[in-house]
Amino acid sequence: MPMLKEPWKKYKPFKSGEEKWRYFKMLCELGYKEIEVSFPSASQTDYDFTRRLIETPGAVPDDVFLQVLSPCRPDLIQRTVDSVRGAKNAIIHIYLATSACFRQVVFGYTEEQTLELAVECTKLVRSLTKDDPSTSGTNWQFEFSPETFSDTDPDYVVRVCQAVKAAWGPNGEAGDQIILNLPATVELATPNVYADLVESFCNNIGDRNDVCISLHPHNDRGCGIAAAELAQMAGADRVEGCLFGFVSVFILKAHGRLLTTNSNGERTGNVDLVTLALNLYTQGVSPNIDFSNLNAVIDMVESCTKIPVHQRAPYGGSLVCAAFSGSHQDAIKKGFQNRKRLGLTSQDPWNDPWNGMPYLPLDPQDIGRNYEAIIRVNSQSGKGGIAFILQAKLHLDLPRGLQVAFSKVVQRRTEEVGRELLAHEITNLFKTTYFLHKNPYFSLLDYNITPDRSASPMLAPGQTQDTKSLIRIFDGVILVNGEEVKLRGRGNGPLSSMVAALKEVGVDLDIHDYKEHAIGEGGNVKAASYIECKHTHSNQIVWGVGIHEDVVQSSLIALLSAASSFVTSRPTSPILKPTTNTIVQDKPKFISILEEKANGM
Ligand SMILES: CC(=O)SCCNC(=O)CCNC(=O)[C@H](O)C(C)(C)COP(=O)(O)OP(=O)(O)OC[C@H]1O[C@@H](n2cnc3c(N)ncnc32)[C@H](O)[C@@H]1OP(=O)(O)O
Ligand SMILES: CC(C)C(=O)C(=O)O
Repeated sequence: MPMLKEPWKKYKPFKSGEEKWRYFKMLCELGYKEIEVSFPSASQTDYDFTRRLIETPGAVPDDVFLQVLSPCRPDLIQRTVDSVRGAKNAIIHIYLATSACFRQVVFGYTEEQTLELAVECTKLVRSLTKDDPSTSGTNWQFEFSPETFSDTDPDYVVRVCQAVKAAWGPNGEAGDQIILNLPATVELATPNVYADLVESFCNNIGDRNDVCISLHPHNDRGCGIAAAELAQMAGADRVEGCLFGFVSVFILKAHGRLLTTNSNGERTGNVDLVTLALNLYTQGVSPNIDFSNLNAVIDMVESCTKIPVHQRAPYGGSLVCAAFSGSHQDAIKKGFQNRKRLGLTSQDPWNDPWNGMPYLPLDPQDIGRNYEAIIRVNSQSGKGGIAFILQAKLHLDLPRGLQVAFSKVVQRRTEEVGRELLAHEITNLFKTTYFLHKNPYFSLLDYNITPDRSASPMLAPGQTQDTKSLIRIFDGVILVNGEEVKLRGRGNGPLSSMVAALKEVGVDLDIHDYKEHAIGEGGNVKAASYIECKHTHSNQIVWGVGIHEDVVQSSLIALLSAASSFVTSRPTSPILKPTTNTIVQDKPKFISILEEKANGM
């Protein structure tokens, strides 16, 4: 992506209520239960959006809380509460900075003045909500944020929150604890320091069961996730954050309660809820949030914010499920092959979510990613990754020697083109290299394999009637460089008789290795054959590949593919001189052409 000259010009809040509407719906579908939808006192648009949610039947699921945010200013609190009148579930969230810096620099308040303002505003919220019988149809919750918590004297912040808690009064029905939200408004220190402050707060706030302790980490030092995770271990119950750290503020409670604001632009953003949730997932803990189609979430986030999710963003980045380096690809390929065999897989994903898979922290399919995208091939790649692609795309299980040989072909091509080769380019290169599309040198037109009855088969020492070698005759018509040529050879099987026939046109190969396997099953099954040959005189090794419904034909095609590989690897060698006992009557044109080539004409 080209660097933007003035990137901030691209970064916009939600363009329209429609985008925010769609976004809200997506959050509900993902499973978030507390969604901070607006700062209603800031603009008519935010206010109207909140009203629309409440007034549209069915827009807000019954178990979702709409959270709205306000500073500790009575006029703004009044408007904020008005915006959620009639909601089934609502959280009024007010905030006030408590640090010495903010008290002195921004507000000019003493410690006591700040505490009194927080208490006064809490009482105002209470009088407008749970103490007002006309609003009894709403299930009210209250949240207070001592903004700049992590820069505030720990004893003082506990004192403010205890006073706020007392002002809010006793909890109502079970579960409606007061939410005390502890923002690292700016991330100022290492994450363990934030976690220590949270732990100390949990230990000192009192009546711990009546309080929901919430985290609100930012990411100024790049430690938002670590801060959130350590602080949860230190005792917190709930986390506020955003998808990919930007867009909106969401709140994730331990059992999947969440929330969002419309804010799009706090420096490095809030803690990333995608990473947080999927970090839990990879530990075998369900976050109760459904990221099984993460790409759709990314599309929505990017289209609403115009901020691209970075290619290396944890879990969501486009390169995260991709491996370019050879040793990684090899290990991943072996993981796919061996996990099952070694009994490392489990029917119960929560017992054993993704055991025995090197390098991949989770199954890419769990977040809607494709296995085929995992292995990407450039000049850093080795045989394992290439074999993985051929297996995935063409269902070919290449023998190790062929993997090595073909990886050299791919390596040369990646260096020539100076970039990654895409999967379809690799499969095409394979088909061209081994003449699977078309074989211009040797192509089998017709053949017959018959037993040689000219003499009784002799039993060699150690052979039985069952294991004795029967002599076979290959009679075939092969299109050689465009010319039809009749060839005949004798051997103890179809392949060796064709090897003998090829000698008649100067192709002098010995079969070194042979492997075949089925592709597919049922009526559509095909045979894939792989042949490694050694040239009798030069000792050069070549590979051939054949695919055909008929297993014998597949092996013969593989042999012709190997013969052709030999021709293309040594185009100037006079390899195709007919011998005296050839069955071919006329010297075919292809021989003349190759001879001319060999003679440098
Ligand atoms: C911590 C966070 O990031 S929360 C998200 C913050 N988001 C936003 O601020 C976006 C929405 N905000 C707005 O639209 C506006 O700032 C409004 C509507 C809240 C206020 O607008 P204005 O009245 O014009 O005030 P303005 O924005 O210029 O300045 C903020 C004022 O609120 C005061 N203030 C700031 N935070 C708080 C707070 N938590 N509680 C009480 N007063 C506060 C400031 O001291 C300042 O007061 P002053 O006018 O007496 O100097
Ligand atoms: C309002 C509070 C929670 C906030 O956004 C912050 O401190 O970052």
